[in-house]
Amino acid sequence: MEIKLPLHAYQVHQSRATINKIHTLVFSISLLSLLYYRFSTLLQITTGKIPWLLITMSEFLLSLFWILGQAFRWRPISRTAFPERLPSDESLPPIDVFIFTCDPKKEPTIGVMNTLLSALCLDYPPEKLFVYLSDDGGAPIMLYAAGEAYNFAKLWVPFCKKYGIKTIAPEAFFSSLNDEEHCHMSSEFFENLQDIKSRYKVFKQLVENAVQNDESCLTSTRDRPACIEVMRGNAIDELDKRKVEIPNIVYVSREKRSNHHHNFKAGAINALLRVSGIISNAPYVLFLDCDMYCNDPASARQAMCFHLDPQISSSLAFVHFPQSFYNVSKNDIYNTPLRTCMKIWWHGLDGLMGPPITGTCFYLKREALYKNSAQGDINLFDGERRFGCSDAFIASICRKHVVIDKDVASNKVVEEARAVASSTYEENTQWGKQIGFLYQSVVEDLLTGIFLNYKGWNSVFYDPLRPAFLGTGTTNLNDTLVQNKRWYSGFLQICFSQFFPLTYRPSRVPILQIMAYLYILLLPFNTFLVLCHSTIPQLCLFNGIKLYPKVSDLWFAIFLVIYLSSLIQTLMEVLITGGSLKLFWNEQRLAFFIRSTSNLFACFGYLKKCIGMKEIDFTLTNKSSKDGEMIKYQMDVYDFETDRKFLLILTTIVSLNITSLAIGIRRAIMEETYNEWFGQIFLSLIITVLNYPLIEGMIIRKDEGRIPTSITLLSILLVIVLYQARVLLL
Ligand SMILES: O=c1ccn([C@@H]2O[C@H](COP(=O)(O)OP(=O)(O)O[C@H]3O[C@H](CO)[C@@H](O)[C@H](O)[C@H]3O)[C@@H](O)[C@H]2O)c(=O)[nH]1
Ligand SMILES: [Mn+2]
Repeated sequence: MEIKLPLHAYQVHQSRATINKIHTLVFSISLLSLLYYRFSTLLQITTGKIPWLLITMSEFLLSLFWILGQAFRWRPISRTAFPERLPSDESLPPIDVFIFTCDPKKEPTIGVMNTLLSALCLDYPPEKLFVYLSDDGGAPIMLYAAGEAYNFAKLWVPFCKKYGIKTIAPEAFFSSLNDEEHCHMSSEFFENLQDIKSRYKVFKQLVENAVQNDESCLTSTRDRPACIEVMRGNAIDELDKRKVEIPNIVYVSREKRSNHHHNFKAGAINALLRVSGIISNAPYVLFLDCDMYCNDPASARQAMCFHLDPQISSSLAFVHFPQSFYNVSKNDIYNTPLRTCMKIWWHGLDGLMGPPITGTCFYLKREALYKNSAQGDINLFDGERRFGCSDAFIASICRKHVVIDKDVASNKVVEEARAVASSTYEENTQWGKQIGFLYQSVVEDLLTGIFLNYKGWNSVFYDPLRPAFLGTGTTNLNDTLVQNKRWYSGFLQICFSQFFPLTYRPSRVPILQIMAYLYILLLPFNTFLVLCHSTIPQLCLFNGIKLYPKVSDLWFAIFLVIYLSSLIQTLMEVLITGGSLKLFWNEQRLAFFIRSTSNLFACFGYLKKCIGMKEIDFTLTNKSSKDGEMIKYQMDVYDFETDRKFLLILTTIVSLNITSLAIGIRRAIMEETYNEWFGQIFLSLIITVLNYPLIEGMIIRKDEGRIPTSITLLSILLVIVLYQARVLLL
């Protein structure tokens, strides 16, 4: 009897989980006693009730976050896949690849083409791959460049396949040529290399010239019809004169009308689901943002190891790979929140129901977006009201065996595809409400991921040694803060939607999974906590109100245990996932920046939306950097050319803490009361030290990335106002 070897395996990080559980126990007891101390003292004191109440609330919130966060630490796992055990190529299912782009100004065309070219090189039967480029900006240059990329692909794909190249995005490949990966190659390889290198240069030049000559077309008109172009054909391997098949490319730009809401990326995804449903209808879809190229051709087969395992496949919605970045520096000062998410949280959720979607780098089972996992066939009752009025599309969703139509480029197919990409197609349907990606939040990915869990779907997180995808991380402070602000606005939209996990069918999902979702979704409220801790104890130092127990007091030990042990836990997590002490410190600082600005303005933004002043927007992240930006970033120097409202908040906090530190020390010396003021002085000290780069930006730096003097002066003025207002806290 033939024994079938498993396609994948997993390992629970048992020792880490056990340590975490013991820690949780000790920590919870300390937290309870701290809260007891706070509440019992609050009832006794006569002066300073307001600051005591604020700080108690804030510590209560902190404890809540801490407890919710333990869900990520309960059962962390790691996985391995064995693609060599997959069945033969004939029995592999087709895959559609979706690449999203929407603005050639912020998303350099050549970068988008690199993502496209890398996807064409995936190690998968080429006739089973269809690569779709969704261009939400409808820029003519993008279509032109895709055509040129297709021509170049006819050389590039055979070259990569022949020599087993792993870095399949040309730009990254040519800039990593000295790496060990290629040192054992034959002399023939190096000859061909010269040729392909010059061909790439020509291709790049063509695209860049076109971009330059075409400035006016970069932003095309707001109103435009849908445009769909199928590019297909075979390549002749010029080296061996062999016929080589390469995957098809389909360029899609959906219809846009200024009187219609287009629902940002989620709208683009849903249009593409329908278009691809009509053209190729592969059962699995790889999602890629234009700034995330494939860095390992193996990912498609790796993902299939999970999707094709009969034991888990019936409820498996997607296999997620981490978002890693090729351009982040060792001590990364800007992207650490994603690091924590990919290295800690998602491994933790993988041990529960699986992580939610984080926008890009995942292989999704198409039908998960149309039905519950336990449901057999997709329910076609009332099909038109749910899926819209295209018969061809409705037929596609219940087609079991996908036969890719030989004539996909025929007028009839393209005509039908154009119809489902129209801006009115979704009117009076369930698209964006129950079907496809959901529209209620600008973080469509998280919302849809949570929704899939509620429909009984699981997911898998696979973090192979060689990053399967690499993207562009933010390299300046403004982009980071704006990007985070969008995410937090999106979280608030989910909190106040019908999908809030506590109230939306809570019985369908395990409690630990719900706790993890709550932790993420409530993150914007962190702003209260951070703003409270960085202003109230400081103002109380001016006032002479004591908020923490004496050092000699037993209660002080409780504070110390809580503070130190949570700090050590975070530090350990950074260290065991390959980070350094410096990275840990930078991470603390960035968290401070984000919580006091991005979170705060996300809350304001949401309030504005509620009173009807302004809708929440999908502000696109920049994928190109200014001159000198990279150098500064690599040297860990902050770029304070940042939105002034962000800067003002940060500088005011630092100025306040420096002042309270000075006044506190003076008070302690004069009154000989170190013992009593230690807590508050220490807090001011730690905030000042953590934010030292801000002080440097205000006082020492002279370059253009410094903090403008006007902001510094304004922040000092604000501190004076706060100082005068301190009596309000008495
Ligand atoms: O109206 C839009 C807006 C965006 N995009 C595309 O969506 C992708 C993500 O946009 P980006 O500005 O790069 O967002 P990030 O800040 O990197 O986004 C993260 O968070 C988003 C949710 O807020 C997810 O959609 C992303 O996949 C995830 O990487 C890009 O390819 C865009 O071209 C569109 O197609 N149409
Ligand atoms: Mn991005």
